[in-house]
Amino acid sequence: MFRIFRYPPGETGFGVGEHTDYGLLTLLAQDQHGGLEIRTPTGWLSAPPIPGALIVNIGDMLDRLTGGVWRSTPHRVVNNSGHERLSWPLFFDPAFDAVVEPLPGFPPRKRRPALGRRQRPRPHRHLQRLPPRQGRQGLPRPRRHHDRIAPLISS
Ligand SMILES: O=C(O)CCC(=O)C(=O)O
Ligand SMILES: [Fe+2]
Repeated sequence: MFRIFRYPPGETGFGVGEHTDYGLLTLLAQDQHGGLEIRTPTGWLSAPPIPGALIVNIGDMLDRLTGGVWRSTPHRVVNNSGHERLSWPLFFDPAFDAVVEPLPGFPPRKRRPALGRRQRPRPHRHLQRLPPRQGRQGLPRPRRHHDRIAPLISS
């Protein structure tokens, strides 16, 4: 699945909150404004744009295929550049009904602890149902990862 994301300028907070990608691999191109951050065992690391380079994110399914030897990378985006930011992720995901088990030669179970501070599994945001425009009793709906960025195309 290929998507284009637009992060408006002047946003406070995270354009995309901390998450891991669901699939096998994500190839990510980002424009010159930066904002992508990667969680490492020693803290958040910024992944500034390098002209001509793509970011490769390991997703949860590759983590699982390798028994946790290759870890899915927690990451987030904060666009405090003052400019509109564009990014172009290409997600390589298995079919939703694919059975994904560790490959021969890899540990049968995922090793713990995880890099991130996820304590319980969450459905991937692409699989979560979109919330209603307005919350119950007219309360504003809670902010979600991709609320404030507009997918320009998605195929
Ligand atoms: O916009 C970005 O740089 C990253 C987006 C992202 O992490 C995602 O869509 O999974
Ligand atoms: Fe991501």
